Amino acid sequence: MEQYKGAPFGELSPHVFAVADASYRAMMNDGQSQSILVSGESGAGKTETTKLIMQYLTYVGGRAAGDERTVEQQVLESNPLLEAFGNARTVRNDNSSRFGKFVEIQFDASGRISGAAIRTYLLERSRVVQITDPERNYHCFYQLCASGKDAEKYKLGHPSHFHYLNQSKVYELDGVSNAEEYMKTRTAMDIVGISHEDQEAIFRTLAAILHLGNIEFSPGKEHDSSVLKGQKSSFHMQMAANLFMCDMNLLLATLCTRTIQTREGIIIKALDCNAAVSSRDALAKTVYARLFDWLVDKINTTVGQDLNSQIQIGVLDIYGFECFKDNRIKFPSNSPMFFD
Ligand SMILES: Nc1ncnc2c1ncn2[C@@H]1O[C@H](COP(=O)(O)OP(=O)(O)OP(=O)(O)O)[C@@H](O)[C@H]1O
Repeated sequence: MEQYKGAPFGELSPHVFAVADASYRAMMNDGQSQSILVSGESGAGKTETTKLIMQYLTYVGGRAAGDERTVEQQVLESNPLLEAFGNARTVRNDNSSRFGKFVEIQFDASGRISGAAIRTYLLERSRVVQITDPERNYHCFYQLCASGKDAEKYKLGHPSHFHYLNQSKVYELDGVSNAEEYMKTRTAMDIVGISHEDQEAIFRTLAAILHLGNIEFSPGKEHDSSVLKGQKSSFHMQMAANLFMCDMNLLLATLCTRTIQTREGIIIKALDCNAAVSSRDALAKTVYARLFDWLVDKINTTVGQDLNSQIQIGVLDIYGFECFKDNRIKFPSNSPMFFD
């Protein structure tokens, strides 16, 4: 970093520090905000590159040592948390980001970092309920299952017992301990300022999603209706309702019926088993996506923005489109298509 600081662009070997330095100099010399776009195929190294850019900007724009925990430290420290909830194993990358991230680093007139904001978008919601071998769901689920006492408290066990995780037989990552990663995620939450009460609520919600995924339906007495399938489903339904802290019958009705508003009034229509499964999965995806957004908001509140900042550098890490021979999702010809 020392070498690249202030060196004319192109003089030293190509390096991401050279790009970050050129961007910082341009911002200081012209007084204009800059953007750095990091793009590439999945696994190309975008996320790692983004972290290096942030490290460099911290190096040139960081505050003097001795300050309390700085904005830049907090932004860097939020990475493990975002990765636990937004990254997953894919065919290409054991730690693939399944969301786009725009980090805005704000500077004061003297070129010191004064605030930051993280914006995320396009989280891959479908992964919460559907995965293919040898991919994995989001890391946080496996971490929670390996958390010992906490997993017991929420009646979780090995990931192979949960439909949202056992669609792929890969539960472990090479050289990574799920239990240790769980502790790291907890520490990252402490650093970001998430209270222990909120941490409990976050993991309770994850456990509820896993139990929700194990609820199965069988045809009810009425035409095109559905009921819980057996005792196992009743148990998971009860667990999901307890963990979501809602009424079990209300949750069941939400999954097995649809309310339609007509001119004559409200009609409650029963759903068949397939439609009930779709409702279940839609609920799981929505809850997870909102939890993720809540986490990002929390990180932003802790880091703090500088609303008076006139200049900033934006770093965009936009996820790569996987280039497969066949990159389409196939749906049975009689099913509606969902894009999410
Ligand atoms: N500069 C680097 N030095 C060493 N290893 C690297 C570097 N950049 C990336 N890697 C390796 O490549 C892997 C994939 O990198 P990264 O997660 O940054 O890719 P990505 O482009 O963000 O992928 P995705 O779009 O799937 O999120 C990393 O886990 C790491 O092992």
